[in-house]
Order: sequence, then C-alpha cells, then structure tokens
Amino acid sequence: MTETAHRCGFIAVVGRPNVGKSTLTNALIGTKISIVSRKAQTTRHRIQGVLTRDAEQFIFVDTPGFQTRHGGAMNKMMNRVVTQTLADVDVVLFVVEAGKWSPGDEKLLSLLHDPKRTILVISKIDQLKNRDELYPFVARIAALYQFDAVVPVSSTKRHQLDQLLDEVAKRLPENEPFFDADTLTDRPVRFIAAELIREKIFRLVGDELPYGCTVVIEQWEETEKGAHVAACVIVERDSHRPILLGAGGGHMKRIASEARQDMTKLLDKPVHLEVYIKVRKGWAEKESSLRDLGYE
Ligand SMILES: Nc1nc2c(ncn2[C@@H]2O[C@H](COP(=O)(O)OP(=O)(O)OP(=O)(O)O)[C@@H](O)[C@H]2O)c(=O)[nH]1
Repeated sequence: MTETAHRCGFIAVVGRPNVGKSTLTNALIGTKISIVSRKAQTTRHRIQGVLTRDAEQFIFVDTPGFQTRHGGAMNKMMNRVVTQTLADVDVVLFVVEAGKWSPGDEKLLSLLHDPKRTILVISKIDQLKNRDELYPFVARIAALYQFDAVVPVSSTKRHQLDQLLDEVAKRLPENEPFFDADTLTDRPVRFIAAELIREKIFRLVGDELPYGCTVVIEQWEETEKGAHVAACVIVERDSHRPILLGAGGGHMKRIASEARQDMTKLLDKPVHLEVYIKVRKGWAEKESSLRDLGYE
C-alpha cells in the first residue's frame, strides 16, 4: 500500500468511572451511528459509533466495565474480558482526569499490556487551575507505563480533539473502510432512539426473534428538563410477544431500562421511556403497512 492508503480500525476508550470517557467519545464521533447494528453485533465488538474522515475510518467499540468491587473469581473473569477487548482493538485510549490519579487508575493501568498502541488522554484540562501542574502529573503517570503518546484534551471545550484523532489515525492499520458512508447516519435522535431499542432487542432475544420486528416511536415530548418517550415494538406473530417479554416481563424491562440509559446519555437529560408491544400480523409483507411505518 502507498503512503496515502486508507486507514480503518477499532478503538477502545478505557478509564475509571467519571473520568469523561462518554463525553470524549461523543465529542469525537457526535451522534453518527451505524445503522447496521444487527450485522455489527455478529463481529467481535459492539460498535458504539463510527467517525469517517477522508483518509480514515475510526470505529469506537464498547469496553465492558472494569470491576474492582467484586473480589476473587468474579474480578478475575471481568478483568479477563477487559484484557481481551483491549488486546483485540487497534488503539486504546487510556483516559485519566487531569490532576486526579487514584488507585482505580492504577489498577486499570495494570491491565494494559501493549504500550505501542496506547495513548494516554488527560481529560478535563479546562478544569485545571494551574496549567503548570500538568507536566509533573503526566510525568508521574508516564513513569509507570510506557505510553505511545500523551494528549491532554477538554471534551467540553473541544480542545485538542483533532490532535487526538490525528494521533489515533497514525496508529490505525491500513484498511479500506469497513462501513459504507451510507450505512452511517446522523439522522434525528428519534430515529437513533428507535434504533437503540431495536439494538437491545437483538442483543437479548435476537436469536429467538425472527426478522419481523420493528420499533416505532409513537410519542416524543421533550423539554429542557427531560424527555418522555413512548415506543412501540411491532412483532409479526402472537407467539413473538412472550419471547420479547421474557419470564415475568424481565426481558422487556431490561430492554427498556438499557435503552433508557442510552437515551439519557444521548439527550443528556433524564428520559422516561415506555415500551409497548403490538402484534401486526404479516406486516412485513404488506406494502401499505410498510408505508404506515415510514418505509418506502
Ligand atoms: N469540565 C469538564 N467536564 C467534563 C469533561 N469531560 C467530561 N466532563 C464531565 O465529567 C463527568 C463524567 O463524564 P462522563 O463522560 O460521564 O464520564 P465516564 O468516564 O464516561 O463515566 P462512566 O460512564 O461512569 O464510566 C460529567 O459530569 C461530564 O460532564 C471536560 O472536558 N471538561
């Protein structure tokens, strides 16, 4: 490949809770998500978002939570999952809050093992009262681990985000884009919200539920303080309803709760979410039904 070859790869953002991982990821990729979540799940990683530039495609993946609270076997197992994810991606962004190094950071650091692909991101630098503190802080962490690069950022003020992307880009492998531009969307949040519910359904009961399932947002009331969303999951057969509900409605509760959490992050405000199930027999075959649901 030539020097100008296209680059594409997977990136994991790790750090202890509250260091600003989600804010950073959202600031980097915006709300551009892949509408091929169904397909994406069959790969090793769960795709969180994709950023496409002329010469690079950045695919951000979810990293399972790092566990320090549970001891023994549980802890070991969780940490193995984290280590595995980090070993599978092309670039790791290790996020540490400016001026705040803690035992939690140190534990997580011990799970990293390929320094060539790991960038130390110092977050929330806008909160630092004295910029002179930054250098000794970085030096202290860099002494513990051989990071490949260090980039201080502010996600809220959008400082140094392009520099960070440039550092990531250099470390992505030469690949053609994995996603076509037209499978990526910055369609309105309502669409993304429906997509989030659909994604949870596929993750939880995708194997048991045939293709005939769609999600329609029926009600959307949003104020500065919060949002009230009512969504309807349309299935093809009566027999699909209990699959979706699960024992004691457990599946549906989990789907709604996880989707609500994601929507809260997306909208950055509290969300009240109601999810209903409707059976519309044979909807997938009926042209008129498809038009009702917004498909042309
Ligand atoms: N001032 C400032 N605050 C930030 C910045 N980035 C994140 N924050 C704030 O830090 C808090 C935590 O941010 P999150 O992005 O939720 O952190 P996280 O690491 O994803 O947290 P978990 O989901 O708990 O792991 C929020 O209140 C953010 O608004 C930044 O660049 N500057």
